[in-house]
Amino acid sequence: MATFNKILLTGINGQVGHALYPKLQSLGEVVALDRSQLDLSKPDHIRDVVRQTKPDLIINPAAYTAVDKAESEPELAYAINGTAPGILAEEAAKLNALLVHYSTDYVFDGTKTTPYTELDETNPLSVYGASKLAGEKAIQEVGANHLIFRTSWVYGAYGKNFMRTILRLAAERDSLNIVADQFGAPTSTESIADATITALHAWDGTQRGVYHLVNTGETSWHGFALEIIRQYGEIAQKKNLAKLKSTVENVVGITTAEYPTPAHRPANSKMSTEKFMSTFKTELAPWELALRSTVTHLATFSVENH
Ligand SMILES: NC(=O)C1=CN([C@@H]2O[C@H](COP(=O)(O)OP(=O)(O)OC[C@H]3O[C@@H](n4cnc5c(N)ncnc54)[C@H](OP(=O)(O)O)[C@@H]3O)[C@@H](O)[C@H]2O)C=CC1
Ligand SMILES: Cc1cn([C@H]2C[C@H](O)[C@@H](COP(=O)(O)OP(=O)(O)O[C@H]3O[C@@H](C)C(=O)[C@@H](O)[C@H]3O)O2)c(=O)[nH]c1=O
Ligand SMILES: [Mg+2]
Repeated sequence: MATFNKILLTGINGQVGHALYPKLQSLGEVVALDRSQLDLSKPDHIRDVVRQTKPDLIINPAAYTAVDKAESEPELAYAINGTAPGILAEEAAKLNALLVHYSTDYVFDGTKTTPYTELDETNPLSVYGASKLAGEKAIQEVGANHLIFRTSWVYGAYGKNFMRTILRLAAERDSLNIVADQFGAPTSTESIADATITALHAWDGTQRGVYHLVNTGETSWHGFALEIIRQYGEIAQKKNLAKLKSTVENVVGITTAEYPTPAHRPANSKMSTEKFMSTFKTELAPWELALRSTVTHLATFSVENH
């Protein structure tokens, strides 16, 4: 079982960073930094911070994640998602540290009909996807010890995400229109954080590489929205919480063409988790189950705070 002395965690205020922080305490001393303490758009600053901290494990969930905005801000997206991971890898190599990095289903073009494996060809459709792919390649070129976890459709009780957007919109509006022809796997921040900890416990220096780390099963964004509203409705009824204005009957499935956005998104971003599960001898939960525990947490939390 691997042990670590000092863990440098980036993006502490992001969804995944926030979920990782408490769970990492069991592995070693955690130095958790936000954007003001470690700005990934500044290469020299990254080098200084890593050299001062001297970690033997670097975990990098920080990223430029505004998919549509990236289309008009490609330089910044590439600096944070493409260049910074390579610099972290160079510094990790000098310290003989392990770098854990996160990437995305948007590295694929979505033309495959079955789940993508780690051996499938990438072909990003968006600046965000291309910048994340550049980050993967930069890390691989350096040759430091690394684990790159490609995940998808990330949501949690904390932060900015599709689940929270849907719950907000469903509380405000009588009906919602949601894209029903893009398929993938919603993945909870808790599942990502737990799976990361499991992989780190199992790390023995031989498992370097790219892994698909998502909750199992698949749905469309429309299917995801329906399940969010259905599950929240159930819990809200039990706990006497305010009802949503939009119920499952008035969540309408639409096509991608009917919801124009600056960035193109893959029609299929299902990813096979076989490599992750067999390498790290663990299971990943079905997405509906992971959603259930997140929605339950959210409902409990909102009861405690009102
Ligand atoms: N969200 C999703 O649906 C998916 C995410 N991923 C990947 O998973 C990882 C985690 O994503 P997630 O937690 O959702 O992302 P979030 O957008 O929730 O968090 C990203 C964090 O990165 C920080 N950040 C942005 N720019 C900089 C910078 N210049 N320097 C330092 N920090 C910066 C943000 O800081 P601040 O809080 O100050 O804005 C934020 O805290 C990322 O690599 C992402 O690409 C993969 C698939 C799906
Ligand atoms: C809010 C809303 C979204 N949509 C659609 C737009 C889009 O196709 C889909 C999801 O919307 P989002 O804005 O959450 O999508 P997006 O920001 O593209 O989500 C992506 O984020 C990056 C960081 C990733 O890495 C991906 O895995 C993925 O999670 O739902 C609707 O159809 N109706 C709506 O009311
Ligand atoms: Mg988004």
